[in-house]
Amino acid sequence: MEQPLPKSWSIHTRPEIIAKYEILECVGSGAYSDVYKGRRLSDNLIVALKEVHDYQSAFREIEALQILQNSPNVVVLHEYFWREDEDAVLVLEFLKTDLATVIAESKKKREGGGDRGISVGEIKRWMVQILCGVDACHRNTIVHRDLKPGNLLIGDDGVLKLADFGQARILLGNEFNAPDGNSQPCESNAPYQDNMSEAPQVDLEVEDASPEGDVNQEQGIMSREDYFRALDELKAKNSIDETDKDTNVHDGDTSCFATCTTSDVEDDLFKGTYSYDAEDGGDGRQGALTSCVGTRWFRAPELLYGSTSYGLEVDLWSLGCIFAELLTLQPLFPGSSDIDQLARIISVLGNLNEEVWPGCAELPDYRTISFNKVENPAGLESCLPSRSIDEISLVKKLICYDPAARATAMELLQDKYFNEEPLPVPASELHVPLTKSNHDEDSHGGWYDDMGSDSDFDEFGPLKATKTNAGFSVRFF
Ligand SMILES: Nc1ncnc2c1ncn2[C@@H]1O[C@H](COP(=O)(O)OP(=O)(O)OP(=O)(O)O)[C@@H](O)[C@H]1O
Repeated sequence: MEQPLPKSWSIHTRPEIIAKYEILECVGSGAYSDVYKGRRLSDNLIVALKEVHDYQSAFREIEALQILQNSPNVVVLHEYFWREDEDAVLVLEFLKTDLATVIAESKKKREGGGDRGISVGEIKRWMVQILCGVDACHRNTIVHRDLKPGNLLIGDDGVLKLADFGQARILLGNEFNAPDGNSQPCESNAPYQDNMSEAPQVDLEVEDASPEGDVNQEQGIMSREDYFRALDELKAKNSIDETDKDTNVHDGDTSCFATCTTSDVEDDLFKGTYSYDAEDGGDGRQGALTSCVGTRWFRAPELLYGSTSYGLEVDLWSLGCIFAELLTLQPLFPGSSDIDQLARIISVLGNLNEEVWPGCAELPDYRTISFNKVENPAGLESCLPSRSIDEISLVKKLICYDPAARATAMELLQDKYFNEEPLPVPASELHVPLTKSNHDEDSHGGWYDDMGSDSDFDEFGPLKATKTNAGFSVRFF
């Protein structure tokens, strides 16, 4: 028997929502949102009601999901409510668990003396589904910017879906060239559809989306053109320009090395926790992006060095981190601060210089902090012990400094790894956890207990950080 629910949640004060949905329980909270499990009264469909407290985050999530509605590996947006001066509420398909839970449970089993972890056939099916979702985004020039296991939700049927598009951006004018536009590598369980040519037709309930704010738009089918018109009007009304305005960053998890001052860096080095205000691209260019996106462990080096003109490739780096974690059940680069994050990457890949990435010296923060020469970088092989050459090579195609050298999602889908024995298992045969674990990657003592260290550089032995004219110099001994 279910407990009576507190009626104090703000979602209960929304008559238009409780007229259509029964709120069952609160299933999670993110930096910008509260998510509830609900039941649609008309047909008992179980849904997730995501109340988004940040205007820009809501805007981005709706905008991206509208475009991606025909993608089998992207969460379904049933409808949304957005009334003037109120938080947006997105009605999403309910997905009971996520990839972070799959990894955490497999790790627990392995540590308990059970099996070796996730079988290769299962790993391949999870990877194929993630790649199909990312490929759908990138074909539509949508960069997700916060790919991580906790944002890859999974249904009872083993189908994995990309979620949490609150940081997504549509990169206008970005040419995307699929190597083979006709190929459909996502067979059986994750049928691939190229939705580039289709104007998505979706059910919407836009309330007071017009600038006048007093006429309810009728619920019904809205064309893509109408949708963008409504969004443009909303945009104009709220004076959102094309430059990122991610100014309300709360914690180290989404912290931003790119915008910190030298004193912030000092704090960062020695305390390991801090709070920065992120700022715009700062160079006055229209369309400049903020480097302060994503969750640190999955953040590409160009973002850590403050790039404001990055592309879809930041997602590909995150993918590499996720794949490595699926293979080892350990986070690849669990940095405790942004500098620690860079230090971990450098200790594995070697120093970032013009040789490995021509043009890297132009990165805004490249000269702010210099790392001493790492004579013998550990190499990605050392992070993937007892994995096959093909698996290591797959991760290497994503975890490389030069963004242009990273393989696209479509290229990876065509990789021989996915067509060789053991083949990806059908999604229906995947081990799907019954619930979602409460993980918080950055909270030491939580999910990643054994990785948690309050010191930035424990993993690297003694270090010496000195202040230089340009910023900081970090030396490992
Ligand atoms: N469709 C869904 N079905 C079930 N649970 C969901 C769904 N969408 C989100 N959740 C859960 O709600 C919580 C917050 O969701 P989400 O990560 O999307 O919010 P956010 O504010 O954007 O978070 P973040 O801080 O990671 O950016 C997470 O635990 C997530 O698993």
